[in-house]
Parts: sequence; structure tokens; C-alpha cells
Amino acid sequence: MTTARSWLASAQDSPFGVHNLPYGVFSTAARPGRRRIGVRIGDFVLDAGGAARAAGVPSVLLDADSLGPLLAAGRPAWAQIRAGLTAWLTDETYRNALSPLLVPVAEATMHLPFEVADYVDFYASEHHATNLGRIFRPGAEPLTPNWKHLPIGYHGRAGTVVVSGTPVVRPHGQRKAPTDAVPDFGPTRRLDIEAEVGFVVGTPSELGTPVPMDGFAEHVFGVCLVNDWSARDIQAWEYVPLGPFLGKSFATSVSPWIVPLEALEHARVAPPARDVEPLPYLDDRGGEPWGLDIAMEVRLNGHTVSRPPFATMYWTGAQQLAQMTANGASLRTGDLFASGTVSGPAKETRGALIELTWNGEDPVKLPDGSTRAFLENDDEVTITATAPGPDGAVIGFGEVTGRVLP
Ligand SMILES: O=C(O)/C=C/C(=O)CC(=O)CC(=O)O
Ligand SMILES: [Ca+2]
Ligand SMILES: [Mg+2]
Repeated sequence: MTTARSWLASAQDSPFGVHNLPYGVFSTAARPGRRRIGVRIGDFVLDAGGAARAAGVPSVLLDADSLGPLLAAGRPAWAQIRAGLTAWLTDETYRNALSPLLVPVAEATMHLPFEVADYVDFYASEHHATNLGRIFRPGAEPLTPNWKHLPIGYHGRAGTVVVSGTPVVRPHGQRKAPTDAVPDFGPTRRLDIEAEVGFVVGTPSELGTPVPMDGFAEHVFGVCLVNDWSARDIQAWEYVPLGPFLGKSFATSVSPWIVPLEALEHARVAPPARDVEPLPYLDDRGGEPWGLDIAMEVRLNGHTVSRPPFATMYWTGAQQLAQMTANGASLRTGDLFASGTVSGPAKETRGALIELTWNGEDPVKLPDGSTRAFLENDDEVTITATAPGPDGAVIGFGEVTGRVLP
């Protein structure tokens, strides 16, 4: 296949070229109350509903203030709309009609692109799970006996998923260090991040009917970046025996651009070897597994502190989807499930400060001479990522960023 090129100069050699075309929801200062679906192309946001009208094929799925209707429309509609956008942005004859519908990225305010239905967070990095096991449960086997038999996860708080740029207020909660006799209540002293990848569900499923791994592309619309902000002192005290609760439910940030699954076809890689035989519903050996070669980067106050490699994740999104629905639980349009913290084997590839600093014992040094065990007020964390596209093209995910407020 030859590489299609856009007539838009800034789309050439861009991580937002015609091979990507991620969807978001934006407004402009001229009309702040008017939210529209935008498609990122080069340094611009294309007003997608306007583009469809200009091309003579008005679309109720694109003329919307949320991605909800598009998500619900299903894979054939997603493919058809993507093909239309690709044609309009590569065929020179659309240039004059579409050019007035391009808004410079700097002039677009991005919003949460869909109403998050249910939110699930997994625990799928063997390196992260091993590190956290050692830190939270010293002396015990770091990986619990179930870890290689099923993707462990928990249900999070959909209503506190916020778009990139939303400030994160330092949460209060019960804190009790192992050496304290009793807990006290106050602002977390151990505010942390978790660099993750999020999967956005489009097509719903029926209650009582599990979705197998090969239903992944039918149900999952696309992929975003996630920062699962975590208060480690609150978490360590409250999580026994039911798992994460208030230490993680105060805010979860997502990137504003949803990269369609079709754009990641060239990023598919084999996941790590399965050294415990998976049960049949999770066995992706011999099939077409959904490992993804997404290279992530975590910046703290502009300084790169980690480069987590998503390709090292033990459990894939397809296995997580199969696990999430194995009991017959249904999917809803707008469900978001996150991969779990992405940590590679090397220290500089760990996706959370608790691992990077080994529970604060070995603080991260910043160029201004300061150090961080955990986040301080006014710190800003940004996660970015790229993946390989066709013919050497790069697929950009944009960023998820957030600043800590007292
Ligand atoms: O090992 C534990 O007790 C908990 C670890 C986590 O913080 C889990 C989590 O949020 C899942 C993940 O992001 O990998
Ligand atoms: Ca997490
Ligand atoms: Mg969270």
C-alpha cells in the first residue's frame, strides 16, 4: 500500500498525519459553549461535522457534542467515517471547502470526549506488580498466586475521570504508616502517578453474554493515555482486603484524543511469552494477540523521568476485555478500561514514582537541583506516547497532563 499524503503541509511527517486521525471534542474562545467533534490533523483540529457537511455527506455521528453516538455506532460505521475523513484530507479537491474548518491546535480547548460509563483499572505489568508487591508486602511472594492466571483488576470511579489539563487537588484521607499506632486524617503525603493506556469501549454487549478475545476490535473503538493518580499512604492503609478505593478515586486523567484502533494495526506486536498456560478463554497463543508497541514518556515539571514500554505488558487489552466480561457482565458504550501501570524491566522505565524512588528511599533528581520522593504541590506531570504507523509514519497520542493543587 502506498502512503496517502494530506494536502495539509503540517500533516506531512507529523505524528498526527492521515494515518492517525484521532477524535476529540473541542470548543473555541469565540464560542466557548459550543462543543464539537474534532479530528486532529497536523497542527490543526478539523471540525468533523462541518467537514462532513462540506463534503456533501452530513453525519449525525460527527455533528455532535460528544463522541457517544459515534462510539455506539459500531465498527462498520467507524470504518466508513474514517475512510471519508482520509479521502477528504488527502484529495486535493476538498482543500478549499475544508480549509476554513481547520482550527489551530493552540486555539482549541479540549474537553472530556465522551461520557465515561464504567471505569475499570487492571494490573497487567509483571514488572509493576512485582515491584509493588515487594514494596507493599515485604517478605511475601511479590506476585500473588492468581497473577499469571487472570488479569487482576478493580472497578474504579467513572465520575472522577477528567480530561488532560484539569488540576488535581491533593486528596485528604486516613493515613497510617506501619510505625504509627493509629491513623490520622489529612492531605496525602505520598501523591503519585500511574502511567497507563486506556481502552474506550464503543459497541455494547448483552448482559449474560461474555465477549471473547476476538471481539476486541468489534467492541473497542480506540485508545487514549491515562494517569491514575494515586495516594500511596491512603491506599496502603485502606486496601486490605478489598483493594483500591479512595486512594485512587479522587481523579483519573485521560488524554483528549482517542486514537482509533485501526490506526494501531502497525503497532501490533506479540506480548511476552506466557510462562503459565492460560485457560482457554484467555489463551492468545497461536491467535493474533493484541500486544501494542506504544512508547510512553513521563515528564515531571518538564523533565523526563521515565520511558515505559507498553509492549512489555503481560496481559493485553483483548485478554482484559475477555476477563471483564467472563462472568457475563455487559459492556456499555463509553466504558473505559485502563491497562494498569506500565513499567518495563529497567528502573528508568517504571511508570510510577513509588517504583522509581523505591517507596521514597531513592528520590528522583530534577534539573533545578530539587528531588522528589512523591509529588509536591504545583508539580506538573505529563505523559506522552507514540506508536509505529505504516511506512515509517509515527502515530501520536498527544498528552495527558495535570498539575497538583494543595
Ligand atoms: O499491589 C497492590 O496492592 C496495588 C497496586 C496498585 O496500585 C494497583 C493499580 O492501581 C493497578 C495498576 O495500575 O497497575
Ligand atoms: Ca492504576
Ligand atoms: Mg484513579
